[in-house]
Amino acid sequence: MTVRVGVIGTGIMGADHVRTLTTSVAGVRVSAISDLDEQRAQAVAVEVPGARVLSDPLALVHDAGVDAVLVASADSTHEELVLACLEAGKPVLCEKPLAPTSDGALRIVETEVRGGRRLVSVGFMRRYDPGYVDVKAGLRDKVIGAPLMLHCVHRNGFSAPGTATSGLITGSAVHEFDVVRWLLEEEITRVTVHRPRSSSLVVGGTSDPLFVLVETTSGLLADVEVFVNAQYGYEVRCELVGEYGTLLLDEPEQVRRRSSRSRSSRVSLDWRDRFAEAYRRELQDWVSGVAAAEQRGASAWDGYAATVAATAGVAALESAGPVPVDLEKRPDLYESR
Ligand SMILES: NC(=O)c1ccc[n+]([C@@H]2O[C@H](COP(=O)([O-])OP(=O)(O)OC[C@H]3O[C@@H](n4cnc5c(N)ncnc54)[C@H](O)[C@@H]3O)[C@@H](O)[C@H]2O)c1
Ligand SMILES: O[C@H]1[C@H](O)[C@@H](O)[C@H](O)[C@@H](O)[C@H]1O
Repeated sequence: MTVRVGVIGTGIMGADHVRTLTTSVAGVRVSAISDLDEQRAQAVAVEVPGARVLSDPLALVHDAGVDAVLVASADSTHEELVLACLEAGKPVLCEKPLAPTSDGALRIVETEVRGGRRLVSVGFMRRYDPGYVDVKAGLRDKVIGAPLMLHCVHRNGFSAPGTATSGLITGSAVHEFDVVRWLLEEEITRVTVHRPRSSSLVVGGTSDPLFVLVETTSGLLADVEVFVNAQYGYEVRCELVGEYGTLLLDEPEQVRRRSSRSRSSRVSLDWRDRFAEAYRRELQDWVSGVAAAEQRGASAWDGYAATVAATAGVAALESAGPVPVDLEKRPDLYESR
């Protein structure tokens, strides 16, 4: 079966996903493309034989030539588009965040539960990154014994113009919230955010970097540095500390150059560069899951839980102490991870 995918949003991420789907994923065809900026949609569509451009994203969702939908439009559009996919009974892979607010994400969960079938996947691609997968395997194999602490580093070279301080939590730290839940298989209970001295290179009153402390059900602690104007490049790292040792995820292995009495290696430009293989595996698994009528990857519940943690993180920006993360009871539909 060839899955016919409709893509909504062909900005940086959507265009990258279209390229990956058409060049590196089996069993799929991009059949329709929609973007508010029609020229942008056209520019992407000309590279994809047979892809139609539809100006109305909701028409794309209901189009008979679309079996499944990939949502890569602005965060504020995710809830409406995912709900439309559920209404149409079509599988959807929605880029993170599932919705900008906890209430919006919960509405998606409740609608999916009413339908009785898991159709929603959320683009937390780190679950497919070979490095993160190795860390999880190491933890499962008990090579470091019981986990105690997780140290995370999340750096972008530059943030998009106008990024507010809350954007560091909702746009960037939200990946770390998902990693904590997925890796440790525990829920997040509290989030605290500290604002270290801000970089003088950051304009407009945004606090950057942030230092985020995450607590989980069993008392594990994760610290997360989020620094989205680190200048030198894009870097994501983590180290899981256990009773007998640690699992350190650094930049992927690459050639280390020695010349002129110095050693050097390349730093990623951005997430597309660092996580290219994770996106490819995520998209392949999603497409294979659609063909097998199975939901794969992060679920709507995972998207909801990460959004609730991010909402607590945003509240924690204004509070001196930790902010609790209160989740609704997990519906039976999401019992298997
Ligand atoms: N998983 C990841 O690592 C990752 C990385 C980057 C971005 N993202 C997420 O992907 C999404 C897109 O991010 P981006 O960096 O490509 O942004 P972008 O601004 O480059 O692109 C967004 C596109 O969506 C279009 N759009 C906005 N509203 C629309 C609507 N109602 N219907 C159709 N098109 C609409 C815009 O015209 C634009 O072309 C965001 O939700 C972002 O958080 C995820
Ligand atoms: O939107 C991007 C994207 O989600 C990346 O994966 C993340 O590392 C960046 O910090 C964020 O700005």
